[in-house]
Amino acid sequence: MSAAHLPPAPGDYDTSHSTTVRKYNRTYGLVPPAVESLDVQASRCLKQLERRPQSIDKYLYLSSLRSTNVHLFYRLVSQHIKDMAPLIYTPTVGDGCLQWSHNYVQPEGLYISYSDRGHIASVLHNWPQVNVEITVVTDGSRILGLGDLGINGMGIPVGKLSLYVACAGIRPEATLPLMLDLGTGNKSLREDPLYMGSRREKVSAQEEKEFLDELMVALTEKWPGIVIQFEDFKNPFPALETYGGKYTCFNDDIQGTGAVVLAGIISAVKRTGVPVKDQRAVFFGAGSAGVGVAKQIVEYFMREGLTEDEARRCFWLVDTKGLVTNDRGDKLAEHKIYFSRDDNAGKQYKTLEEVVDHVRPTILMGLSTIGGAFTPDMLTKMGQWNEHPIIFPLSNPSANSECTFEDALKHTNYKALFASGSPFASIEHDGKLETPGQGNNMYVFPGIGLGTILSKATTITQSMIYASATSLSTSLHPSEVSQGWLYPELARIRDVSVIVAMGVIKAAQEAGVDREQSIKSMGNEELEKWVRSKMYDPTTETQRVEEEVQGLTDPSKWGGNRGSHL
Ligand SMILES: NC(=O)C1=CN([C@@H]2O[C@H](COP(=O)(O)OP(=O)(O)OC[C@H]3O[C@@H](n4cnc5c(N)ncnc54)[C@H](OP(=O)(O)O)[C@@H]3O)[C@@H](O)[C@H]2O)C=CC1
Ligand SMILES: CC(=O)C(=O)O
Ligand SMILES: [Mg+2]
Repeated sequence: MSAAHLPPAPGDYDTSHSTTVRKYNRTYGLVPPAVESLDVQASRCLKQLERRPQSIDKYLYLSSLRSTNVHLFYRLVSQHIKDMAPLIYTPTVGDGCLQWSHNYVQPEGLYISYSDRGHIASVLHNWPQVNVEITVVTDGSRILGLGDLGINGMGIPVGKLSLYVACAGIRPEATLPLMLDLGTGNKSLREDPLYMGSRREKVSAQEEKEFLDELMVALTEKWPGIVIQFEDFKNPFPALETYGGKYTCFNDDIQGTGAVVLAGIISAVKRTGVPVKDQRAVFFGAGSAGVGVAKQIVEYFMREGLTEDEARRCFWLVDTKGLVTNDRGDKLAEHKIYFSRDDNAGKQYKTLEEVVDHVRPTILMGLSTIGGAFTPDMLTKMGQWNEHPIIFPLSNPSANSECTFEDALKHTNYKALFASGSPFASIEHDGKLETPGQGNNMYVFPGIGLGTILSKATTITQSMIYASATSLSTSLHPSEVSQGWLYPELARIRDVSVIVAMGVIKAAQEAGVDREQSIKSMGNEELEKWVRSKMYDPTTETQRVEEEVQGLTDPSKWGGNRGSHL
């Protein structure tokens, strides 16, 4: 709701507002006269979506709705999250990014270019919102499994923050989608006349580091306590190392993905009945997500009784050169060294197929960006070797998934415990509906952000990330567990985010990084009520604004008729 002296804000054009509110907001006459129920508004939006057969057109319609009628957008998304998430997030956001500069209509976030260095603070001052609590920042250099998309990657911060609002009740105006325009290694983009970023080669790692140093200071000076989520950087390890213990920040691809996959693995490992010491995990992909996930699972295996060395040795990581080994002959990137094998007796395994045959894994994890990499032959063997093979093709968007749900089931005789990064449809088999899990960090990052904001944590500790995973793994209803699900029903995501946020808050308190004194002594029930009371709820927003305006326009409360403009 805008103050009386300000021009109307996007939320003010909501047709659910009463005449009184419209007059107060000065939108009276600017929107059609009918005062509409939330259901009528939603049914119009659903009809508009139905009329658009292509997902990308639905994505564009929803983007424009978010810009012009923000609360209606979030009502629609929250109430239909299962249908809307694939449109505003993966897989459709992948096309949204690929076509970003071609489809551009309206500003949806903040762009800061390399040429702005030295003046980053003044660019931040142009952001129209005063109280920003969270930002998702990317340089666009590894967008999903689609490679370097430069500033076209803006769809990712926009999409992730939309999920923060819809799934965890962060207020829309407290979110900042942030794109760092640091050049792109993508030549075809640089040559595209419609590309809207700087047409320069990507800056060097050192130049990017200096830029990020300035950005981190500027962000926290302008919005003290802001939560900073790093997303889809090609090599995000140095930034996490540098800023992790110093700022309230985390890396979603390393830590958020690690947590969400750990939650699924905890449930899956229990289902297999195979003790953790006998688990053998082949990871296709040894990048930020691969290594991040493997490290989280190492911590779980250690909590289950293995030594660190025993836990580490349960993992075989595969990259473009094959199995990561000490004697492969290339200089290993720093982040791969921890998992590098020394038990290969001088033999190098060049392909995933060779590694799978060599290891005979219980777990096959895909974080490689390579669609279809889990071949029918590999899946068949996984089914032969294991009573319940764990198969997680996690690369996004859908076309980059290492296998489909149908293939994983079909080739393992319907025994696979499955989760993918992007959604797949359920499949009917033998009169039973088989439902795939979605191992996507969207199940944890909203709760990590909410818990961090509410506890006013100064940093995001490893224990907070781990707590997000264990909280998620305990959030399944008994009916979901009995159906063999690894993740809870997406429609319950707001409740799940509350559970995750509470776990994060308690871990922050245990680590002593929290600053919110008023909740320190709260028990579970009281804390849950408090967390819920802090969440933005688009379905009660109309009523909240109504009451606020009533309060402002009621002369007995205010002492004047300031709200009436007619
Ligand atoms: N489900 C989820 O929630 C998430 C999914 N992801 C997905 O995971 C994927 C990877 O992300 P991320 O780890 O950040 O990306 P990175 O670029 O950091 O890592 C990709 C890894 O895959 C390897 N790789 C790429 N191509 C091949 C190939 N042809 N053969 C063998 N290995 C290959 C790379 O090898 P090399 O090191 O030699 O270059 C690298 O180790 C993306 O598709 C992303 O969408 C990411 C985060 C969350
Ligand atoms: C989901 C996500 O963060 C990714 O694919 O990069
Ligand atoms: Mg990501």
